Amino acid sequence: MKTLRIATRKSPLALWQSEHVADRLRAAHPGLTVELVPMSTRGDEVLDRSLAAIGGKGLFLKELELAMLRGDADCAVHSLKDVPMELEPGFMLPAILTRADYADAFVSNHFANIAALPEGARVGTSSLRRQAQLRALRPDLRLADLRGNVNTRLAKLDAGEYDAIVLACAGLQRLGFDDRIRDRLQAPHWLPAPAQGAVAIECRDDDVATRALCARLDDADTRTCAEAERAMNRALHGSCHVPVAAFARLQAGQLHLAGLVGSASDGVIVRAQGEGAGHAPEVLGRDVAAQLLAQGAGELIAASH
Ligand SMILES: NCc1[nH]cc(CCC(=O)O)c1CC(=O)O
Repeated sequence: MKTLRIATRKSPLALWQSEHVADRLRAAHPGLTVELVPMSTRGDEVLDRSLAAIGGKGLFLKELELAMLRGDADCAVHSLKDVPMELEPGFMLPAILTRADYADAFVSNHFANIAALPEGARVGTSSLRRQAQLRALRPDLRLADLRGNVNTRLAKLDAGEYDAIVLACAGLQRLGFDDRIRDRLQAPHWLPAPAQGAVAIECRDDDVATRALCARLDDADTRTCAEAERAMNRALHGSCHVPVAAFARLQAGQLHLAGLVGSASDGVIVRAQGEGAGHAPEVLGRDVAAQLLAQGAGELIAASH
C-alpha cells in the first residue's frame, strides 16, 4: 500500500486526532502517503439536539464506516469513548493509542473548583455521567445542558451562560486550551467515561494491509485498561449516553478497575472496584459490573433512558 486514507469527522478535535494519527503513521512507515478524508456525520448535524433522544449509538461512526465499505477510505479515527461497546460486524480496532489525560476538567472564569461554587451555581454539561457526579457532590447546583464541540462549549461559558462547565482534559489539551483547566477531577473520587482520553483507529476486518500498518501504533497497556472499562460498560448495557463511569490502571501486570453508575436526577451513586490479572481485562470488567448490578445499577441505567 502506498497511500492510506483516513476518514474523519470535521470538528476541530476530530481533525486534530486524525492529523496526529496521520503523523504517527508517517513516522512509523517512511514512504507511506497518508491523507485525511473529512466527512460530516449525522452525529455532527444533530449536535444541538439530544443524541440519546435520536438513537445516539454510533451516530458519529456510521458515515465513516460506510466510506470504508465503499472503499473511499481505509480507516477512521475516533475518540474511543464515543465508540459503541459493540462494533459493527466486519469492523475492528487495529490500534488504540497511548492514553492522554483521562480526567475530566472543571472550567470556570470565576471559581477554582466544584467546592468553591456558590449555592445554586449554573454548571453546563450534557453528560449524564458528569451530571450524576456533580449532583452527588453538590445537590444545590443548577445543571444545564451544554452541547456542541469543545470550542463552542468554551464560547458559551465565556458568554456568561454558565458559572462553570465540565469537559474532558484530553480534548482541551489537544486543542491548546490547557490554561482553561482550573481543576482536574480525578479518580478514585471522580471517574471519567470508559476509555476517555484514548484515540482508536477503526478499519475493516478483512483489510489485512491496513490492519498491519495501523497495528504499529497500538499501545498494549492502554488497550488492556480500555477493554476492562468497556467490558464493564458492555455488561451494564451501557453506551456513551448513560451515567456510567470507569477507570482502570495497570501496575506490574495487575489490573485495577473502579466503576460507578449514577442518577443525574437525584445524585444517587453506586460504586464498585476490583483487581484482576492484566491478561483478562474482560473478566474484571464483568466482575465489577456484576457488583454494580447487585447494588441496583440496572434500575439507575433504565431510569436514565
Ligand atoms: N463526547 C465528546 C468527546 N469525545 C471525546 C472528547 C474528548 C477526548 C477524549 O475524551 O478522548 C469529547 C469532548 C468532551 O467530552 O469534553
